[in-house]
Amino acid sequence: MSKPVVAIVGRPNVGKSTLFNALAGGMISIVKDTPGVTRDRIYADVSWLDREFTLVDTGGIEPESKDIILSQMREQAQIAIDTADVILFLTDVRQGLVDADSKVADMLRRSAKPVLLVVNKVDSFEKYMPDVYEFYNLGIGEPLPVSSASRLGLGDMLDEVIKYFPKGEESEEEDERPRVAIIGKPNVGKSSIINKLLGEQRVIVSDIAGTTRDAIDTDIVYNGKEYVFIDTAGLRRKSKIKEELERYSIIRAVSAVERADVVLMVIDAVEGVTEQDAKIAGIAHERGKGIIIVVNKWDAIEKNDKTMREYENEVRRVLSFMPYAEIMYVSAHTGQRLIKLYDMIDMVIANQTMRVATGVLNEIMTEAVAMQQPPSDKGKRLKLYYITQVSVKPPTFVIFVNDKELMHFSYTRYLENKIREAFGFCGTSLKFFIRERKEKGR
Ligand SMILES: Nc1nc2c(ncn2[C@@H]2O[C@H](COP(=O)(O)OP(=O)(O)OP(=O)(O)O)[C@@H](O)[C@H]2O)c(=O)[nH]1
Ligand SMILES: Nc1nc2c(ncn2[C@@H]2O[C@H](COP(=O)(O)OP(=O)(O)OP(=O)(O)O)[C@@H](O)[C@H]2O)c(=O)[nH]1
Repeated sequence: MSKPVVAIVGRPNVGKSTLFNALAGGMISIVKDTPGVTRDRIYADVSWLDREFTLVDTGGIEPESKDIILSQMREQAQIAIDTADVILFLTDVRQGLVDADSKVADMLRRSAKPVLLVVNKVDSFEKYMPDVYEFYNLGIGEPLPVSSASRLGLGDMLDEVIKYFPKGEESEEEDERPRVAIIGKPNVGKSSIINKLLGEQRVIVSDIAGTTRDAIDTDIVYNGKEYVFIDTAGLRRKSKIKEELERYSIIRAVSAVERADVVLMVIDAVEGVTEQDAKIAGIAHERGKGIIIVVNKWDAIEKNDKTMREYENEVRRVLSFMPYAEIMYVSAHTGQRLIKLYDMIDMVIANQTMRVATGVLNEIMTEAVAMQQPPSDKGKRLKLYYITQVSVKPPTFVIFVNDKELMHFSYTRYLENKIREAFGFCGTSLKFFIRERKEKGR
């Protein structure tokens, strides 16, 4: 099920990072083999009561002048409007209301998105509440007082946030159409791919990075089957600041990935694969989505008989955390191999939702254990009792063992490889949970 996205918008220094950290706290998922993704804290998984959501911080750059602050806030707000399900508009009771707050509030009010007005740095309700009432003037509803630094009022705020989430049953679950997100750095050809698939120029394409407009979903029928493409190309802004553009492209990707079943991770063949590609791909990997690596602009590079192999090696090296993903070499310009994407998408979705019978899994495990002895420590050897698949999207397995501590990452990886040898599961990550059980499992 897709997770709602909650975005924090606010002027510099109102406490966005502090709020972000307070909410994300220990919940930030740390996936050690995914580079960069969790380091720069642009987004994090948060859960409150029984609801989970993805929190994004749209801000981060220190602007020099007032004009820049306002224009930058507008950009942030626009990003939030485009990508988030709920927007937290953060203000600062110590600084009080400023002009930029009102302008941004107007903009948020005109959007159809739910906005919560959060007033930060209310470290003492008694002392600051009178000042909080001033924020009613923004005309975007009741101000919610919080202190991010001392974690006051956050629970009440979160209660309000989750009220706006779709109820479990109302979500997109019933929509059977495959949802495909096209993600990647600016200018790699995301819109061009959609356009070519669509067979007509409906999205504006340009040579300048970040020129396509809002994210739009495009329905495409192929072979009598309907696919929904989630286009993340649209950075409205033409930012000159590289870091900012990268931040926004990551926020875009997060929001698109949440809504997708399968992700096309587009890489520019001319530029080659970079660390920024790894960061973006990591988002899809972390979230357990189906993934296809699409090397685009294949028409534009000079090739000999070794080129594809060299590319493959380089992609595998930089994206080493997702060896399960297939690589496709395409051209949005000539249309080369684009049609094959559909079969690949179908296959990846099938793999994401594949269930393996418990009996078969246990046969594989027994055989694997016989071939390679499980690790031991201080005279105690790991025993594996039982394995079963508990869910799909991504396929998730639980392994019951005598002692969790003995289950090395490398042994789990070994079992994963055995399962993949038997069933492929191409295009999807697999998740494993290790549980302890007292002797005599089966
Ligand atoms: N008293 C008080 N100070 C706070 C609170 N939350 C944040 N601050 C302080 O406000 C300052 C700015 O906090 P940040 O979280 O860096 O603000 P930001 O909005 O992320 O700032 P930018 O990165 O510039 O956009 C820091 O000195 C924080 O310690 C709070 O609840 N109470
Ligand atoms: N040679 C070649 N150029 C391509 C191909 N696909 C896209 N381009 C060019 O690459 C540039 C960027 O293409 P877009 O489709 O706008 O890229 P995007 O990823 O949507 O870009 P943003 O909107 O900035 O995120 C344009 O100049 C395209 O003409 C391709 O297959 N081959």
